[in-house]
Amino acid sequence: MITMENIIREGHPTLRKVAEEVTLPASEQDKETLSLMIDYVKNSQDPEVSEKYGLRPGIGLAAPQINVAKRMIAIHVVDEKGVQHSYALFNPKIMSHSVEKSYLTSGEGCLSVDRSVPGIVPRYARIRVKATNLDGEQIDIRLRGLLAVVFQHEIDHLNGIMFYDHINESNPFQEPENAIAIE
Ligand SMILES: OCN(O)CCCc1ccccc1
Ligand code: NI
Repeated sequence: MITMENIIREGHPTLRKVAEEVTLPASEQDKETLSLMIDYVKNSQDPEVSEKYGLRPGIGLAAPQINVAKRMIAIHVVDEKGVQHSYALFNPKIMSHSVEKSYLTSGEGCLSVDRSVPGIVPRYARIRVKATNLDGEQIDIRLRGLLAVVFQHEIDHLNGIMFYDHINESNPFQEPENAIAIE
């Protein structure tokens, strides 16, 4: 299983690399890695398991964070209605996005960043994503709200981008114009 020991931290060069496309159909090894990634994300949100193994809770994980420079992401979010949204994806690609922006009022964090970096992280409010899931099926989804934010955070990792790269240095809490605040 993946634990915090497997998660590399800022300063490690892999976090600043552009990850390689996964050759499809995915190899057994790539499928095993992605399966372990979604397990981590789910385990990290389980109070008992996360406590037992010292897992820092995360709503997503990107392969570069476990030092695998491949385009794989895992996301598990329980929305405000209690609905679970789970994605284990190869080669996710943002096909289009809104002009309108959104941001989490609480800011963002990262399992690879062992410090708090306060500030507003502007994201596209709505995105359309194409990818291939763990079962080898192509998906084409439209996202908004927290899910859209998490997908952008994870896809950024595949391009060597950290959430704080988006924070306005001179005024970290400057609200982007024409943006939706997500509580
Ligand atoms: O890359 C995943 N990760 O570092 C865990 C935290 C993910 C995350 C946290 C806040 C807003 C969006 C995404
Ligand atoms: Ni992160």
